[in-house]
Amino acid sequence: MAYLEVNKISIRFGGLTAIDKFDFKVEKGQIVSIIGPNGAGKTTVFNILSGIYRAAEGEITFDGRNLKDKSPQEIVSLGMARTFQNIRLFYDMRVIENVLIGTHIRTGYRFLDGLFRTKRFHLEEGEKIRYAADLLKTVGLEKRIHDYADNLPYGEQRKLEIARAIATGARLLLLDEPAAGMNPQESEELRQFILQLKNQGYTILLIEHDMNVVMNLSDYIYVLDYGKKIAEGKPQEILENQQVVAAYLGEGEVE
Ligand SMILES: Nc1ncnc2c1ncn2[C@@H]1O[C@H](COP(=O)(O)OP(=O)(O)OP(=O)(O)O)[C@@H](O)[C@H]1O
Repeated sequence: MAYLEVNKISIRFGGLTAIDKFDFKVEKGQIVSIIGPNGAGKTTVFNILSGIYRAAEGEITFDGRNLKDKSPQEIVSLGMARTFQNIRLFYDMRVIENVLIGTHIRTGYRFLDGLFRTKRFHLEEGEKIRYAADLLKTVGLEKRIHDYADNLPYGEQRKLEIARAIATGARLLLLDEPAAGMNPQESEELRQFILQLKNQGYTILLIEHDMNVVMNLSDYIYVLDYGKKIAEGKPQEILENQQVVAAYLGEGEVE
């Protein structure tokens, strides 16, 4: 069984079938992309995977567990975390505080430990601060640790959002259009960064419109159009697929 297996999921909003019997899988250590024109249903798939929406039909298995009826928080604690199309950070907090928020899902001390600031509380909080600082180093944000998130350039805010997802302990990262709004140099840096995450053992599910990022990064690609899967394959196969070219790739150039 694959690390993530999605079997014929569907969801409807009123009369609109936004996702129609979509199935796909992600093997451990892979970078898998979901592409498709605007409104194809990509973010809706992420919302279903992360427990924000419930699929009307179909099954999702992650790391051997069925995600049916799991809350967003339970799904994060099982090891799947996401970023958002529009970056969502705590802008009036410092970089390290944003990462610490990610670690809190793994809190082991109890409410009373926190209330009375027990030894256990201090030990665990100290460990988290060290962990967050190390994590910021591995994503190249060590110089920004005490800056306010609001003061970071766009590319670094994206990295910080990914670092916060990693801080939850997740091993599968769902990245929703991480290159959106980036110039070519920033998106190339992002591509390198995502590759580095893969080399560190993370599994990545990516939604992305930047075809240079998608084609040069993905092990496997699924193409959605009007909620239906119209193609799947390796980057070269997708580039040569006439249906995909007609539905989507004609919109932009691919190098
Ligand atoms: N909560 C909702 N209520 C009603 N319709 C919705 C809802 N969420 C998504 N939709 C509709 O479902 C369809 C798929 O939307 P979705 O945002 O998943 O597309 P997308 O592929 O991520 O698009 P984009 O590339 O523009 O981000 C759209 O027609 C959208 O309007």
